Amino acid sequence: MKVIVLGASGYTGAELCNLLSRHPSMQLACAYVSENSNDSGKALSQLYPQFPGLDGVTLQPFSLADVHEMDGVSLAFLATPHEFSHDVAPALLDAGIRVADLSGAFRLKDAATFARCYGFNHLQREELALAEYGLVDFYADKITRASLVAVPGCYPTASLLALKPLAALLDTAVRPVINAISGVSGAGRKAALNTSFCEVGVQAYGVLGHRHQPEISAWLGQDVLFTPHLGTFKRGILATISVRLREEVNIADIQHAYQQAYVNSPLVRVSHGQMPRLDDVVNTPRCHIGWQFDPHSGYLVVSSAIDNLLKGAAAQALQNANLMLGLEKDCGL
Ligand SMILES: NC(=O)C1=CN([C@@H]2O[C@H](COP(=O)(O)OP(=O)(O)OC[C@H]3O[C@@H](n4cnc5c(N)ncnc54)[C@H](OP(=O)(O)O)[C@@H]3O)[C@@H](O)[C@H]2O)C=CC1
Ligand SMILES: CC(=O)N[C@@H](CCC(=O)OP(=O)(O)O)C(=O)O
Repeated sequence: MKVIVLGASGYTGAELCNLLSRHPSMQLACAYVSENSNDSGKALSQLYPQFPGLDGVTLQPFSLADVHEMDGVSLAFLATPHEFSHDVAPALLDAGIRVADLSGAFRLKDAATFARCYGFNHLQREELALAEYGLVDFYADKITRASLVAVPGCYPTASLLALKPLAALLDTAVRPVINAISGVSGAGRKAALNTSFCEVGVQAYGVLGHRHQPEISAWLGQDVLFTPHLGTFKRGILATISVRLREEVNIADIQHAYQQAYVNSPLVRVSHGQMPRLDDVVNTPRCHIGWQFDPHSGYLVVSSAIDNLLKGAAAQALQNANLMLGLEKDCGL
């Protein structure tokens, strides 16, 4: 099956092209950058020599007119800025091409919250309404039938995988408190002062205002407090979360909830007691979760580790595409 990647020169786009280069049933038909990109015409392996599978992939400039000449393309991955995904998704859908969007353009159903978080008005209300949220370990059935999938953000992926199994056990009077740290690749490839080598220091940012707070709250069904931190490492996200559980909940209930949630998710590993380490998941599509519970106070601390560029972006996008194209969720991973 032929697929295309837009934003192929970026961190998540290149990871996707690398995964596609060894996928048994998908073929990368074209790797695009923006129309006036400095990288247009370059070999992708020149930008990412670490990926041997990218030899022979040349970056092409994308223009909207190309959409009507994409014969036989089944699906497009958008590893592009939010505003670009918002603008281009309808044209791809009109041409009969299914879309897995890695940006935040279609993740929030509430347009007012979207405008506040993303700084522009959502004009594609129809597509926003039909988009499915691509948290594959929870919404596989809906994703299988979807034409447009909003792949979750990296922090929401780590946080929701830890929290969603506990949703029915939470003491809803106490907001879950999420503290998470991310590698600098979370900010993308484009140079910026705050992510340059000499400027980066471990620090909280986006306090009480990060766009992932409403995303996590919406898809958990419970308001959360979310504080991201920038780390002095390249990739990986560790989210450590404190929650209070209802009075009657015991350890067996928690074990059962996690077992039930991930019975069909071999790439998600849950441990009672062993807290996850970033090093064990970086460069893998896996999520490692560890938790401990204090029955006297009712508080539970759960920690979740992923690679932000893989389970937090490219690998989860591929899992979505697998489901959309009728393949096994973890095919090619
Ligand atoms: N980095 C991460 O950990 C995660 C990122 N995401 C989301 O995935 C998307 C991609 O992120 P990431 O790979 O980090 O970003 P990068 O900045 O690394 O790459 C962005 C890509 O989009 C292209 N691009 C930029 N502007 C435009 C435009 N106007 N039109 C078309 N293409 C454009 C860039 O190439 P060029 O400018 O040369 O055209 C590049 O290929 C973003 O929406 C991001 O929010 C989601 C989860 C995790
Ligand atoms: C370290 C860093 O800057 N991380 C990014 C999150 C990356 C990501 O998943 O975000 P979206 O897909 O929602 O853009 C940030 O905080 O904006």
